[in-house]
Amino acid sequence: MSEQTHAESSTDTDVVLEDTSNHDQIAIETSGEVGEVLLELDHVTLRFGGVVALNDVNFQIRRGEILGLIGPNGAGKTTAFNAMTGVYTPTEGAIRFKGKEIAGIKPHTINHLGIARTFQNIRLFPEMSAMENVMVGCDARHKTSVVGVLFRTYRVRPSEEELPESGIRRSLAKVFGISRHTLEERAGRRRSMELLRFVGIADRAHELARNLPYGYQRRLEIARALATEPELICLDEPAAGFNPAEKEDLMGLIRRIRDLGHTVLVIEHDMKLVLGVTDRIVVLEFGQKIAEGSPEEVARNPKVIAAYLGEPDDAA
Ligand SMILES: Nc1ncnc2c1ncn2[C@@H]1O[C@H](COP(=O)(O)OP(=O)(O)OP(=O)(O)O)[C@@H](O)[C@H]1O
Repeated sequence: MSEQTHAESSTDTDVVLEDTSNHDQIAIETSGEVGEVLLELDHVTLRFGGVVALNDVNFQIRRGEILGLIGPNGAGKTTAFNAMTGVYTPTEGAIRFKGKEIAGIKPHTINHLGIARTFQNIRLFPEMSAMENVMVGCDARHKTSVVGVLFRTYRVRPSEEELPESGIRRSLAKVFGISRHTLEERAGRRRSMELLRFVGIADRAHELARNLPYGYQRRLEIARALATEPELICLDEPAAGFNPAEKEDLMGLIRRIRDLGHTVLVIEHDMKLVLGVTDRIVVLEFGQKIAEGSPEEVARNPKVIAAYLGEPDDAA
């Protein structure tokens, strides 16, 4: 879908981004130091038959940063995303996440290791509510097995806050414990609602995803990705189709996502947004890295300017 079509479909979105003051429930625990290498592409080449989509590409994503991946159409940005998230296996080279080789590993395993993504073309479960879409993400983190869910076999002693407020259920829970699945499900519900609030769409939590306005769907995708508690979240053109006010809100949201403890990688054509929100930028052209640096360095790099002069629509 073109940017124009997105824009038309988002005019009636009426999106309100709320900020919640207490993010304890959705902040993530990270194991490493801010600034250390989190993900690394090491001489990655990826060919599709005769097309070299990535040609000997090297770059690193550091923990705690917002990294922009930019380049004209066909530069290889989405292919790089797909290689990092297990959709494609590089023809040559290595991709390491927290020092572990992940090239060729299945997408759901990579997600479990701590990388989540959103898609250029929104991919939600249209017949599920917004809340349920996010709960699917939370479920991916649960420990209970299918047998445990069916028979509620694994029971745990609940904390005071987890006990039902009063009555026989409270007494029974004290004696027999509560199934871990039940506790996980309740925690998942609370967390999902908090995430919907965080991205600013809690007012329509119980509506089917397919009935949500475009701007809400885009934010719902982000909430669902965050629900898997990723250390690295990759956003593929999150501002596509947004009007200037929505883009401004999105920049705030991206910063707040980083403040929760996530590292953020963003592919985006909107240069104002990329220059305004990122700490560093990597530029690809024809599958090769042509520049890397701070937004200021990249913006005055002659190779980058030349690449974008060839693509006036994207440089806007
Ligand atoms: N599955 C595929 N099979 C064959 N060629 C592909 C495939 N995916 C991507 N390509 C080619 O690889 C090159 C890089 O494409 P890619 O989609 O990664 O670029 P991009 O920078 O994300 O572009 P855009 O900004 O338009 O989304 C292009 O020449 C594209 O046609």
